Amino acid sequence: MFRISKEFHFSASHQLAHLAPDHQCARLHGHNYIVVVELVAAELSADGFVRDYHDLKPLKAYIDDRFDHRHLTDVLDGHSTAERLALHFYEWCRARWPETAAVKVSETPKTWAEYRP
Ligand SMILES: Nc1nc2c(c(=O)[nH]1)N=C([C@H](O)[C@H](O)COP(=O)(O)OP(=O)(O)OP(=O)(O)O)CN2
Ligand SMILES: [Zn+2]
Repeated sequence: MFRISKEFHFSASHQLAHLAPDHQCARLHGHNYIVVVELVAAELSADGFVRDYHDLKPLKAYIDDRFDHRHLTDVLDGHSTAERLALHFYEWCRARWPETAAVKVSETPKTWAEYRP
């Protein structure tokens, strides 16, 4: 199998208000998010690609328009956890690019959440 990935960045605020009041993430705070989309294929296109990285530009536009410098609590239905962001971006990508295999999201330099069906 061939496997490619591309990374996207955005900054946003959120608040996990459902957590206990003494949990730090129950307070309004922000992250510099990283989204990594992974695509797989058993065979390459005539161009030698799983998919041209250039084809993924609509995801950058979507992130810039809907997520960058937004309050994620208002953007996502439900809790704006990294896991739920990974699922959201997976479903968005998979609807456009059937080679989508997984999406992972980082909120901090030490944390990653991945959705891979
Ligand atoms: N499984 C998850 N756990 C947590 C999430 C999440 O999305 N999924 N989110 C948060 C917070 O929003 C935020 O990411 C804080 O993470 P945490 O690593 O606890 O915070 P720090 O960077 O301050 O951690 P240090 O260990 O002090 O460096 C919380 N949990
Ligand atoms: Zn957070």
